[in-house]
Amino acid sequence: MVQAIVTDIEGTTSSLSFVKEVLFPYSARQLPGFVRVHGQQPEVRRLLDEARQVAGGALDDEQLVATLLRWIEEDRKLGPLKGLQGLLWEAGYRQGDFQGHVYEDVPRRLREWRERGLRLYVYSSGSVYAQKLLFGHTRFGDLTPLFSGYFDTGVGGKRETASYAAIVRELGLPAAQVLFLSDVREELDAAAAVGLRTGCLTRGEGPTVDPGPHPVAQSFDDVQP
Ligand SMILES: CSCCC(=O)C(=O)COP(=O)(O)O
Ligand SMILES: [Mg+2]
Repeated sequence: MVQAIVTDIEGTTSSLSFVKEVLFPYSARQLPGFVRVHGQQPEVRRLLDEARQVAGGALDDEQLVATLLRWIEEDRKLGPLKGLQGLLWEAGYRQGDFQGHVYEDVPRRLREWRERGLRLYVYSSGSVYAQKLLFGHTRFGDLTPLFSGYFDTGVGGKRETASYAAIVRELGLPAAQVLFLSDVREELDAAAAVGLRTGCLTRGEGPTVDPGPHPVAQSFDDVQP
C-alpha cells in the first residue's frame, strides 16, 4: 500500500514549456546583472565559487557568467547553476512576472491524496528553494503546505539509483510503499531498481517517451496510488 508519493516537476506537475520558455530564459536574462549587483553576497559568492570549481578553471566573473549561460542553454542539471537560478527566479515570482505553472489536475489530486493520509514529496533537479517558489506561487495559490518535504540533487542525480535509496531512507518507509512519478524513463528505471513503485506521466508535450514497464498516466487523474 502506497504511503508516500514523490513527484518530479518538469513534465510531471508542470509543463516543459514553462520551464524551458519562461524560467530558463528569465534566469539567462537576469544572470549578468545579478552577478554584478549581488556577486559579493556570501550565498551568491559560494554558488559562484562552486560553479567555478565545476567548470574546472580559474575563470573571472565574466567568463563564469558566459559558462553559466551556456549551461542554461544546454539544460545542465548542475547544483550551483540550479542554486543560482532559484535566487534569480525569486524576484520574478515576487514581482508577479510569472507564476509557477502546475497542471489543473495537480492541486486537486494532491489535496485528495493528502486527505487520504498520503505524504507528498518533490524530487527535482531544481533547487529546493526553487521548488518552494514554484509551488508557492501558482494560479491555484500556495501549494507548499501540501508537501511534507523536498529533495534536489543534494541527494544525487535523478538517474542514479542511490538517490532513490537515500530518499526512501529519509522517508523511513519501505521502498514498495513509495510511488515515484516522472516523465523521464531513466529516472523511473533508477527508482524502480531500488523497489519504488513508479508512474510515467505522458502529458503530450515534448518527445514521445517509451514508458517501458512503468504504468502510464496522462495526468494525475490516471494515477491510482
Ligand atoms: C524547481 S523548478 C525548475 C525546474 C528546473 O530547474 C529543472 O531543471 C527541472 O528539473 P526536473 O528534475 O523537475 O525535471
Ligand atoms: Mg521531468
